[in-house]
Amino acid sequence: MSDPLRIALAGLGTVGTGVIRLIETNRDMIAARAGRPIEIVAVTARERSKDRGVDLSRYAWVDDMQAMAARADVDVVVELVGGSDGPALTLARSALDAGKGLVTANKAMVAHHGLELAELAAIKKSPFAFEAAVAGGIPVVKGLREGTAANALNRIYGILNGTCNYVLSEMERTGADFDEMLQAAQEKGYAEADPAFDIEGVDAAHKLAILAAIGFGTRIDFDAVQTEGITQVRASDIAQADALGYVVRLVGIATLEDHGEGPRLLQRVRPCLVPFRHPLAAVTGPTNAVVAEGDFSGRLLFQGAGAGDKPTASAVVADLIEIARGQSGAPFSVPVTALQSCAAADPGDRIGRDYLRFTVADRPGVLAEITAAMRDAGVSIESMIQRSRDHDGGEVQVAMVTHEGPERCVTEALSLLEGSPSLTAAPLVMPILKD
Ligand SMILES: NC(=O)C1=CN([C@@H]2O[C@H](COP(=O)(O)OP(=O)(O)OC[C@H]3O[C@@H](n4cnc5c(N)ncnc54)[C@H](O)[C@@H]3O)[C@@H](O)[C@H]2O)C=CC1
Ligand SMILES: N[C@@H](CC=O)C(=O)O
Ligand code: NA
Repeated sequence: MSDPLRIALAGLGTVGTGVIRLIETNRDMIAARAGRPIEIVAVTARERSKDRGVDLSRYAWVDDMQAMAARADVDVVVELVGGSDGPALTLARSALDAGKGLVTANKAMVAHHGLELAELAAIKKSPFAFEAAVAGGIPVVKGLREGTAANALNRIYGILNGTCNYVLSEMERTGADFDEMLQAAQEKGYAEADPAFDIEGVDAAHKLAILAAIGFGTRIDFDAVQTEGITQVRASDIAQADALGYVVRLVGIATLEDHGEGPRLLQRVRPCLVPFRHPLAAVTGPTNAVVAEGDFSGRLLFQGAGAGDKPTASAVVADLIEIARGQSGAPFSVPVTALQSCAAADPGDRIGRDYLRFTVADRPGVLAEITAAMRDAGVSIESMIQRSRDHDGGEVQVAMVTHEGPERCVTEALSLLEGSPSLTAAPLVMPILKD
């Protein structure tokens, strides 16, 4: 058997310890499939003495994380520290600079600096891989880069954050409140170090920006992702959605359209109403699912565990096996220098249906005021629910679903209502996912 692929592991948290367990558990099988052993040479984390339930005695402990990149006995640095900048980015740059391969699960870093790192990797002819960064254990980076390579894709969308999906689907299943479910997701190791990245939609936006680049061959443009999280979603929205035939899911959607002015890219992460019959409605817990629509492949659904130690380690080690085989190609579907810049689409052009929830003062004339704003903005209402059991302290909740129309009309209706004393809280708008 050939020489081992020698790796240095930075970060020994949920994913890092998962990688150690996987490499130790499936050692012989991995070596057989990779054509050579994969050996951990050196490890680093913040605290050396912490009990992680894994035996680190066989590996060199490195106090200075940045020193890993300079080690002559290392072929690939595996960055599992996290954070878009800071020590993770410094390590990634210096590893590639030193001619090492780089494997990372760090979607924040790839979304912000993936192009720079890919350019450096190309110059150095070093492998750079990040399967674990998008949808954890689901091989969707590989799936889009290779499996759909012959297709023009025009829409990629899905459930990209395990924490939010766990919170929403558990609220739906148990009726428990948001904070309780978020804490459970944190305890299970799904959440980011700062869970605000999860619940505010930023983590899903990182992943969407990466997927769009791979699927469409466009430059990663994280700043163009319009992002809204799930913090405004109430248990009563979930109940109302259910009564109307929908579940609530945080969905990232990227579309590439050309209406004669050149291609326009729309990237959005928002809580959406998903019809019961749609495959994404059945996706619960920390599961992720990505739908890609190809002109020849048709609709493809990639589904599986999007977070957690084992599935994420599975994706990290898959990248290492590919590198050990010498098969790790460009990280995108085209060389990084061939990725196209693409202008952002106007979200107002979106034609669709929306769920709108208003929290209003319980007094005569309020409903008329809302429906007048809808009428004046050209929004047609399909159905409406006023929840009397939410009647509380002189407030009532009104939910409506619109007929299909341009999104700019809904935006206009909300701007007509802005500042109205009848509204006691900011309205919530959730698009209804199209089949
Ligand atoms: N937890 C999950 O399910 C998934 C996580 N990821 C990504 O994987 C990466 C790691 O995530 P987790 O393992 O969950 O994080 P974690 O917080 O459990 O572990 C981070 C590790 O990095 C170490 N570390 C942090 N700052 C350091 C520093 N300055 N110097 C040395 N060591 C430092 C910590 O000591 C810890 O061992 C992140 O980029 C995350 O976004 C990706 C997919 C799924
Ligand atoms: N915090 C992330 C972890 C995986 O990427 C999530 O909840 O999906
Ligand atoms: Na993946």
